[in-house]
Amino acid sequence: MSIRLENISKTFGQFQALSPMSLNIDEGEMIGLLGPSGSGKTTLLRIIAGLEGANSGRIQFGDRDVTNQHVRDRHVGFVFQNYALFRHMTVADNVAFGLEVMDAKQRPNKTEIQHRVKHLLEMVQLGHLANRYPSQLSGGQKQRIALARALATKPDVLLLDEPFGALDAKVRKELRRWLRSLHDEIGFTSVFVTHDQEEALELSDRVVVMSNGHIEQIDEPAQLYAQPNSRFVFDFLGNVNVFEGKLTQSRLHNHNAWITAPSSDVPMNSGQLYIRSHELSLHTEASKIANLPLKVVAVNPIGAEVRVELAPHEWQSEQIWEADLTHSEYDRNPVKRGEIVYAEPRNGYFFRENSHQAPEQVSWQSRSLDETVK
Ligand SMILES: Nc1ncnc2c1ncn2[C@@H]1O[C@H](COP(=O)(O)OP(=O)(O)OP(=O)(O)O)[C@@H](O)[C@H]1O
Repeated sequence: MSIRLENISKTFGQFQALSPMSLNIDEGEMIGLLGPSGSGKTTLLRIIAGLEGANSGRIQFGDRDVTNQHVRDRHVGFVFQNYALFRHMTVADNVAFGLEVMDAKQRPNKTEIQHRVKHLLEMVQLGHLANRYPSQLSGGQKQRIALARALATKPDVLLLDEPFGALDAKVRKELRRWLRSLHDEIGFTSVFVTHDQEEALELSDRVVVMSNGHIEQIDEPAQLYAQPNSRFVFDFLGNVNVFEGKLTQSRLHNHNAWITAPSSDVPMNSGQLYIRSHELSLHTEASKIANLPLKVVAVNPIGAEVRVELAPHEWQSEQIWEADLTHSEYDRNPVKRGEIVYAEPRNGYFFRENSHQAPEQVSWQSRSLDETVK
């Protein structure tokens, strides 16, 4: 079932929780609502569900206008972070609950309910736990049961509010892989809320990045990562180093540090260069591309890479820099805590000063000092 939101807005008293926003979700799509706390993700999800009324706008499920429809009539399944299972009911009864309370005209008969519950429990791979009570289940198992229960009534749309938020990292990873394959197998349309960028990028067909009650960007994960259209999205999606520079003579200067500046058709300007932590290499001296002295603060060999934390040396940056090196890069030049090293960027994104436009992508590969960069 496709979902179409048109000019949806929401205020709580004087507070504008959602500015007017529109969003089209295709049938069978899995959409992640990603944003910091308070950005309006849950409010938007609750409006789609019908648990909250919007102040303006229209909501359509397929051809059906559901704007004024009660939650009960929208055919949505809902999964919350805190499982919300009935403690006094067995697993099987929890899953059957939504079917048992249907009005008589729609309610399947007893045998059909039993059959459907059995099938759902097999689908979430917990058939052997049908007679247990929620207190006898692990967090991951409870959340699978919550999902089976949400799917029991064959909803048109499945809405999930931080479904894995209460689980530890390993179970979380397992469950999200499992949810994605279940989604692909059954083909329901789902919208989930998360503030975990890794979760959003891994699970979603498209990610909706939200901040302060509005949509910053909607894109497929790879596109979002490759072309973040604002500083906010950039900052929110992983480790980034920021070089704030004043432009003089084709170099961006920050005290004694400099990076050769990107060029473009637009007149040059001062601004900020955003460089991801895996787009830096470390050297024993400055190069033609950059003079970026940094003091090594920490070296963490974490799994596939070595993360080096770096403090700007005789120039200014609001945050500590980070370089993610491959183990072989690190082995060639094993930097030590306390050493001064020189960073060289490979690729970056340039935000012009006083501009709200999307950044320009820049690259320094195989270039000399006076070359400009595309
Ligand atoms: N019932 C309410 N009454 C007043 N303000 C509310 C209400 N519900 C939400 N808000 C406010 O609206 C804003 C958006 O809240 P919402 O729960 O949608 O954010 P969120 O992005 O889901 O955050 P989190 O990740 O912390 O759950 C917040 O500032 C919140 O305080």
